[in-house]
Amino acid sequence: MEQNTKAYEQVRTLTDLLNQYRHEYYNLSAPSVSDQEYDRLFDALAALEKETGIVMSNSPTQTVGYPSVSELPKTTHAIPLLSMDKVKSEEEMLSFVGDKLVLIMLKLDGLTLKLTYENGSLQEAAIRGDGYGGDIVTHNARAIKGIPLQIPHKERLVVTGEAFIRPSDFAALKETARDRNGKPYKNARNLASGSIRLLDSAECAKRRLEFRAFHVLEGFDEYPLKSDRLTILKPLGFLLCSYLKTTAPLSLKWIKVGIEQMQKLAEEQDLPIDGIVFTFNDVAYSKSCGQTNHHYKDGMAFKFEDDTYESQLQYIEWNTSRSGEIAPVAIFDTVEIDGCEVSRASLHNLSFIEKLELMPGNRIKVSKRNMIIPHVEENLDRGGFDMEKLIPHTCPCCGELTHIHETESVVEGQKRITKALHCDNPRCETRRLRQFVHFAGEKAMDIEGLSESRLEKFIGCGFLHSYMDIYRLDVHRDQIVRMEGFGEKSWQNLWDAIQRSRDTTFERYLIAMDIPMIGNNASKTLARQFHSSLDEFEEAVVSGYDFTQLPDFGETLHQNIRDWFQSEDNWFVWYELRELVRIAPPSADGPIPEVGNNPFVGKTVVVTGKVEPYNRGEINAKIEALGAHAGSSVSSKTDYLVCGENAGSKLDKARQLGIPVLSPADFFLMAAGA
Ligand SMILES: NC(=O)c1ccc[n+]([C@@H]2O[C@H](COP(=O)([O-])OP(=O)(O)OC[C@H]3O[C@@H](n4cnc5c(N)ncnc54)[C@H](O)[C@@H]3O)[C@@H](O)[C@H]2O)c1
Ligand SMILES: [Zn+2]
Repeated sequence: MEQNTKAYEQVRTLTDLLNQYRHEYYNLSAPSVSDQEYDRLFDALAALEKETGIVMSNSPTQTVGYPSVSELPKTTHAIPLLSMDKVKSEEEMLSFVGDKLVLIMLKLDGLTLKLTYENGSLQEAAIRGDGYGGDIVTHNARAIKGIPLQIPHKERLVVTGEAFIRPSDFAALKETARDRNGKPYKNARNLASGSIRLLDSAECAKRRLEFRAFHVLEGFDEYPLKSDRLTILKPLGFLLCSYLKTTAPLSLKWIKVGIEQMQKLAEEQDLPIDGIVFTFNDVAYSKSCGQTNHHYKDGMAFKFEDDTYESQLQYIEWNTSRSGEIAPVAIFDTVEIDGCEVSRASLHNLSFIEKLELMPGNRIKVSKRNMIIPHVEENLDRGGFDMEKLIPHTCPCCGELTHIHETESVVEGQKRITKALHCDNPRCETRRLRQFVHFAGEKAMDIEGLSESRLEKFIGCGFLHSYMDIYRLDVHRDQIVRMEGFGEKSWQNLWDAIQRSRDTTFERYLIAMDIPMIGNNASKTLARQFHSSLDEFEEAVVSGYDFTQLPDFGETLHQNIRDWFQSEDNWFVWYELRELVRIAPPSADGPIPEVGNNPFVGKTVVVTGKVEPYNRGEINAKIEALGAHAGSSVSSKTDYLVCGENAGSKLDKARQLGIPVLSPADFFLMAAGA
């Protein structure tokens, strides 16, 4: 009995929650959770209903959409407009399709509209609503592209299709359009659904809605195939939802190909989709399939696999970096993603954590972005966030008080403040150790054998206070030789390596100075501009040179250089160290641009991921050899992104900015002038 009450409670709670989400989604066009999260809860409820046998009458598994609460007049749907069942794998789709002939259609991500024509003119445009009735929006029909008001066909005709907003239009509209809570719309579907209900059709026209027909609900009974009924709509003035028509039974391979092709088409044609629909082409057979309260059984939606995994946040690890920023890392229950065990993910900064309202114990959704970097996508237990309780108030390393730093940046024309936790103590041991590790590292002074553990020991013994002390380590020779793990020979090797590092390059010297964001590429650009001369570079800094004129240098990089040289300590190191090193003259035999017939001349090309068989340095050298500039980060100045295996966040950025993305194969073909 008690068991039953509990099950009943569970079913009811989940039903109520999903109904609240449906109201937000269908009526307010302002959902508070993602579609994936909604689908996950929906599946959980369906499973629970099956297991317990308890189904509420208002369950989302039994009803469609949500009853409308708008002021618009309502209509009823004589033939119910139901939802669609969904699968997430091609195998499941194959078992649904069997040996039947189907239409493979875009699943446009907008909302269903039903258009009724009598005597050749549009009588009514209505929204699906709860499947049995919905809002009448005929007043907005002329504001929607693709809806003919008059058609050369006198008999009654009822057409269903999707009203939607294109991704590119959404990108432009989201800047100004606001939902009823005054917030920007989260996606194109919500904007479409909010816009179509507007009372003022002039306002609606500004929202660039478009209609594409996917089904003839009444009329053209003489045609036995859905595809024929659709084709006949074209000369009547309708735009059609794109589809492929199969002529033979599908194999698993062709199901995959079909899905891929349709996905590609949607991308190329700038159409918003949230899946691909497979529907039996034969109308009589479709009717014989029957229906549930929720969907007709003649069609099935393939929804793109949601590759996030649920886990639970155990705690946040805080790591002091050499810049003093204390970087948060999520430690969560291990999940297996693509055969790898994952239990930690960077949380980037305090703003990221704040946005997710993350607290230890919360259930979270984790993904591997671009298949490689673990990422916390979603917090399933929001509501208990408390920044004060969450962050360490003292540096985990030196114990000094921590501070929250706020930096301002401009993203897509909007000011954004990012909060990060910092240890401001310049003597913080971890910060110092990380700085020394960077200084001795391969890309900087490249001192072989000066490992992190050795540096830790030397700092601990008080041998190293500044970088210059490395070049005076022989003062402590006797002590070092007697240290555990050392001897005459290993000391000598280390000392030789230290001496060798004094012959260095402009680029290495600059990287060693650790000016934020000055790495391989930026230092190369500076070397080229200032002829590998520290004097020339220094002169530029002093005389207020504008670094943003250099390729791939933005305002931040410019400011970083300026800020770095503001510090007296930094100037001191800059001068002192110069006395100890010899900078190689600029190499005259740099790569000779194979300029000629390739489209990259004078362009900025950025690489992300691995481009076999080259490492990053080699592929950048290739780019430079083409007469192009090898950029390190994607910005509006980037002309191409070459995307190798295991691409990183640069790919997202490039897509956001609409920068052409090339596969390594494309890149080499174009470079060859093909
Ligand atoms: N985030 C939230 O809070 C929230 C709440 C409710 C629903 N949702 C989302 O909405 C989904 C349920 O919505 P639904 O019931 O409208 O189902 P659906 O969107 O999953 O599928 C049915 C709809 O697909 C559309 N469609 C597009 N192209 C089509 C084509 N070629 N043929 C047939 N239909 C086509 C039609 O409008 C049809 O009504 C959920 O799975 C979830 O993703 C989200
Ligand atoms: Zn510290």
